[in-house]
Amino acid sequence: MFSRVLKPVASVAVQNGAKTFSTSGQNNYKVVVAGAAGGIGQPLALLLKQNPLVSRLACYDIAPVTPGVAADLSHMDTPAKVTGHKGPEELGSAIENADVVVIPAGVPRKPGMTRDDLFNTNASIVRDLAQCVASKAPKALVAIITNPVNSMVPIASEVLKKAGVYDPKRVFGVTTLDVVRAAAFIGEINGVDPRSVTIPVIGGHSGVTIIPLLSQSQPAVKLSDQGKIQELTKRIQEAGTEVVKAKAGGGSATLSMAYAGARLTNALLRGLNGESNVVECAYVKSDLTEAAYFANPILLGKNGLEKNLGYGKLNAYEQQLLKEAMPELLKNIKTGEDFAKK
Ligand SMILES: NC(=O)c1ccc[n+]([C@@H]2O[C@H](COP(=O)([O-])OP(=O)(O)OC[C@H]3O[C@@H](n4cnc5c(N)ncnc54)[C@H](O)[C@@H]3O)[C@@H](O)[C@H]2O)c1
Ligand SMILES: O=C(O)C[C@H](O)C(=O)O
Repeated sequence: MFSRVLKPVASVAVQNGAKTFSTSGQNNYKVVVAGAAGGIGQPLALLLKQNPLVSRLACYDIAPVTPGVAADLSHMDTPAKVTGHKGPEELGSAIENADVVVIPAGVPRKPGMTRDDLFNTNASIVRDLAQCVASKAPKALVAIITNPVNSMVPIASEVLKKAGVYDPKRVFGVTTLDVVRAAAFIGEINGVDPRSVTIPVIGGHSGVTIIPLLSQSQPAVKLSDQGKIQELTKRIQEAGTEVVKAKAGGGSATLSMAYAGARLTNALLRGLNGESNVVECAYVKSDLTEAAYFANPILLGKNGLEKNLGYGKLNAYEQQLLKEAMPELLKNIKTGEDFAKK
């Protein structure tokens, strides 16, 4: 059911030693990575440079190395044309005419911190980037990786609302890493290729708000007792912290996040390109629960979110997880909205 990164969308033919890409779809999208010089941004840009749907890749960051990152990527023999944009004065040219803006800009956690501890620094970064999207690419699909995702999506949404260009079908919080992790862990438990595992993860992207629906895993998770199911649930919820601890002050997940971010971006592009049945989990504007934003499987299309697919039937344990998540999710959303309304 879920789409996967770099699913072949255009055939590559070799003619006289030169690679040419078929033009069955539009294959001609501008993608911006805002935060492109960072731990996530660089490998994410590396993966996107290889995506045949991307014709222009704009790398934006405030770091001095940004033009160098773009120059480096531009030597890859894939068609996407790479541009580098450093600092706020070059933000407009990065964002202008974008089809998709992916945002991994902002600070990551260190051991002992929660994602909410990043709010004060990251809120204004996401607000400013969203303001630029509103003026330079109001129709772009915006995918927010920056933490805390649960609060950053409401901020960007409120900024776009204030500017009169908000379309709830075009703003996505990136929760793909939770899905990727759940599939990786289940693949290991079941002794199968993790790419054959389909598992929805719903709610939000922090601690108790991450709700893996293990009862809906395909194939079924090979765990005999409820204690083991609870252990696996906890591991998926705390997987980000597992990486933060292992990196011992050197940041949080970057490589698996770049993979997950490239997968979601590819799905957004495939939807824009008119492909049908493109489904991913993402944190979007929602009326499924009392939370104004909620993650679950969505169908993607030419205008972004085509259809919210809901989350199906929860078992008693998953219903309890949802109940526990709700106060935290509501608090995170309010924090974001209050900041943006100030
Ligand atoms: N959604 C998820 O699943 C997920 C997973 C991992 C990390 N994250 C989050 O992603 C964010 C980035 O993580 P990282 O490891 O890449 O951090 P990093 O510090 O390695 O990189 C962040 C980059 O953002 C840039 N930046 C800072 N302010 C900016 C601005 N105003 N405009 C443009 N760029 C700016 C920095 O210069 C840096 O290059 C963090 O908030 C982290 O918590 C989210
Ligand atoms: O854990 C973090 O702080 C980064 C990210 O949200 C993750 O889940 O890896």
